[in-house]
Amino acid sequence: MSASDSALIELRDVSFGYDASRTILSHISLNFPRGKVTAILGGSGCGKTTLLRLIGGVYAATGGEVIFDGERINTRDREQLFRLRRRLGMLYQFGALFTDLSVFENVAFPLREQTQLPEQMIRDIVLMKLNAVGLRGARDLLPSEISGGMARRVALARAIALDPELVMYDEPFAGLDLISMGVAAKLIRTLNDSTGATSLVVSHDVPECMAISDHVILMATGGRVVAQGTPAELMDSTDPEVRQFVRGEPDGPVKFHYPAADMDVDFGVVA
Ligand SMILES: Nc1ncnc2c1ncn2[C@@H]1O[C@H](COP(=O)(O)OP(=O)(O)OP(=O)(O)O)[C@@H](O)[C@H]1O
Repeated sequence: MSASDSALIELRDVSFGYDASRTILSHISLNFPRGKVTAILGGSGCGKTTLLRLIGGVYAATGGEVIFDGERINTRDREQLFRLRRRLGMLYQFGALFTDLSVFENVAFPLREQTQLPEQMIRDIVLMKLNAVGLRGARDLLPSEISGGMARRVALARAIALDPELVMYDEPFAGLDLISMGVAAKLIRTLNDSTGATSLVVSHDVPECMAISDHVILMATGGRVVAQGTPAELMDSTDPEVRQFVRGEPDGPVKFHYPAADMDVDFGVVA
């Protein structure tokens, strides 16, 4: 297998807990293919963001290995972390722009922080990235002067400012209206294809992820991988847990009712 066919990120039997009393991820093995868009879907709290943190080297796996382009991530190796993070772009939940910096300066920020490029080149790169997200004309506005959907696109331009090989998106559609959601989704796909980057999208928005992903991983509470495959494979799955999630059915293996005493006990109905 050539390097270009192999996975950019590999998780080998990874387990993790923020403290010893509770396991968040349990023996997960996954591959994230190079140059593809992979969506990690799953309900709130199942450990999706945690997974991104392990890949970014923010936390160390308590068991197993996280491999980035053939290199095992060692969170104690600061030189390695610095080097790997240069190859990684991150779009955080809700974008998180610097409110006192213009759109232009927000995108320029990583370039100023992490490179020694001359001002003219920074300007060209920023305008190119803003153009890619359709906001070259909004360069002088402040975050308070643009819509939520536009802010998300600025954050996207910032995430790709350094031409990362891996872009991780944490809930890129949260809080957006349907049109902005569609725009953001299409942009993730277009940017992935035009830059040749590998993209990981963490979300619970099923239709958007199905529309733009090559590969979908479905996680459940307890950090378990329920299923993975192409969007079509997951949509056609007959597994009740997968069906419930991808079709948004209110009841199924994941119960609507929290476990409770029988109705007649609580309501005092005597047979
Ligand atoms: N820094 C932390 N310290 C301790 N526990 C944490 C920390 N971050 C997250 N958790 C817990 O870990 C579990 C998984 O959280 P995580 O944010 O990874 O889930 P998620 O699937 O991304 O959820 P959401 O979709 O709601 O963002 C949750 O129970 C959460 O409370």
